[in-house]
Amino acid sequence: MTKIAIFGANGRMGKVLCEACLISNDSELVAALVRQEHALIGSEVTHLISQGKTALTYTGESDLVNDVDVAIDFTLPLGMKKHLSLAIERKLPIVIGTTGLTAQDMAELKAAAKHIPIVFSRNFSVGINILENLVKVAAQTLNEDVDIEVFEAHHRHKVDAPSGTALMIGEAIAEAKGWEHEQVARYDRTTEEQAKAQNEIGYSVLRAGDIVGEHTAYFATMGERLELTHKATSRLTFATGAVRAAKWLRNKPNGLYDMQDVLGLK
Ligand SMILES: NC(=O)C1=CN([C@@H]2O[C@H](COP(=O)(O)OP(=O)(O)OC[C@H]3O[C@@H](n4cnc5c(N)ncnc54)[C@H](OP(=O)(O)O)[C@@H]3O)[C@@H](O)[C@H]2O)C=CC1
Ligand SMILES: O=C(O)C1=N[C@H](C(=O)O)C[C@H](O)C1
Repeated sequence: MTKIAIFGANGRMGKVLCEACLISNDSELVAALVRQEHALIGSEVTHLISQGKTALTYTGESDLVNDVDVAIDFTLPLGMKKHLSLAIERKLPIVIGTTGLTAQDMAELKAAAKHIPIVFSRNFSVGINILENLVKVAAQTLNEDVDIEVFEAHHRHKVDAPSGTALMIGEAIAEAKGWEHEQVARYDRTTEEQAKAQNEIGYSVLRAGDIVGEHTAYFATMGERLELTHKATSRLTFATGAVRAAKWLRNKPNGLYDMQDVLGLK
């Protein structure tokens, strides 16, 4: 039985993560953590989630109980950094799904992994992790003159763009091509009048309604076009993946792992 604490338990993903812990047979939700002084502290977790039975109440994040095996964080970069420090203080393995991290945040994550085991992934669905490998094959196999673009669509509340997953896909393509991602990434076509360059990965973003998460990598050349698409239709897909990662991470040595390690896809 893996005892799990969820940071940001009142968020869109936080609620579904609590649900995923309750549904899973061999995990136990032992702490649903919210910001210190949050109005929800003391109220029952079942107020916010649709499945599972628990007598658990929300607690402040600094009151993290000792009897926890793994923590999970899907919050925002500032919250993630605070939660990472708490995890280091308590020598607690942590699964992180927060996106919108800067290069500096990533460097801090790598440094933290010297002290505790961490799984970080910008997408915990199995499908996207398979797609990450498929785009590498496409990038290596298609003709040199192929045009590459990444499109993503998400719900109206999402704050970071392009999504972490879109960047993960673009970075995988760049790696397969032997390109430096930041030199070939094109985020905005409105500021310069310029045709598409050969060594370029263009990103486009849509924000609308309740779209859970859709990603397409386009590989287009003269006479053919390959489109590799993934559509998530439920947040439970990500949450189930994160709980799977938490169970896998328990008792692992310190280090920075990703969902490809968890799934044995490397
Ligand atoms: N890797 C993956 O597979 C996936 C990653 N994500 C990522 O997860 C993250 C959360 O998404 P979502 O649930 O939709 O977002 P929400 O806005 O619904 O939830 C954010 C949560 O983070 C908490 N939070 C924000 N800032 C802080 C802080 N400084 N200290 C403590 N808590 C904080 C919020 O608490 P409060 O309400 O008090 O502000 C809230 O509980 C995003 O980065 C998203 O991209 C989402 C889906 C899948
Ligand atoms: O914010 C979201 O909702 C999602 N965020 C992740 C991302 O930025 O890629 C993963 C997923 O697509 C949903």
